[in-house]
Amino acid sequence: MKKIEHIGIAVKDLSLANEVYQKLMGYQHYKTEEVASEGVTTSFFKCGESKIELLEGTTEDSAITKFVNKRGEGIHHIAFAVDDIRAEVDRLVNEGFTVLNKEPKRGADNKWVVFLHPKSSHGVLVELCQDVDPAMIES
Ligand SMILES: CC[C@H](C(=O)O)C(=O)SCCNC(=O)CCNC(=O)[C@H](O)C(C)(C)COP(=O)(O)OP(=O)(O)OC[C@H]1O[C@@H](n2cnc3c(N)ncnc32)[C@H](O)[C@@H]1OP(=O)(O)O
Ligand SMILES: [Co+2]
Repeated sequence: MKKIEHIGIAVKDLSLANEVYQKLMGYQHYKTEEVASEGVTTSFFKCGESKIELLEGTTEDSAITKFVNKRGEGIHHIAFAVDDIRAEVDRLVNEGFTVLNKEPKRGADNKWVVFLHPKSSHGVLVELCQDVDPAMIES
């Protein structure tokens, strides 16, 4: 794992949370982005080499909506940056971790992402992120 790529925080109201986190961080988020496939809208604050990712669920069956309804707002996941997400998936499967999506899927902020089941990591939902090759990003 190269670094903590971001900490995901589930919130009920993204614009309200953006205002509070702007006060907390002392600067504005640098982007908001909807990830329809996940039923979320995200906003990102830089923090050193990592980020804070705020997430609001946009659909009833979104993982974020379910999380907030069941557990309230709060830290939702830890994302790690990796160089080779497929190699990491193979390594973690061999180590006995439960991978929720072996095929990387597109996440926010130009990433390929994979999630591990929280039961594999003592109750913490882990996300792996690999940068999408800039040449592959639609202009
Ligand atoms: C990809 C876009 C963006 C990005 O960074 O680019 C994102 O980060 S999107 C983030 C939202 N998407 C996901 O989280 C996808 C992966 N998550 C899932 O597949 C589910 O949320 C899953 C499988 C973790 C849980 O779903 P399930 O339907 O099983 O919900 P339950 O409430 O029944 O949970 C089962 C069990 O897991 C515990 N749980 C659930 N969520 C979390 C969590 N975030 N952290 C820790 N533990 C979690 C839950 O409490 C249940 O435990 P139990 O002991 O049985 O009560
Ligand atoms: Co995330």
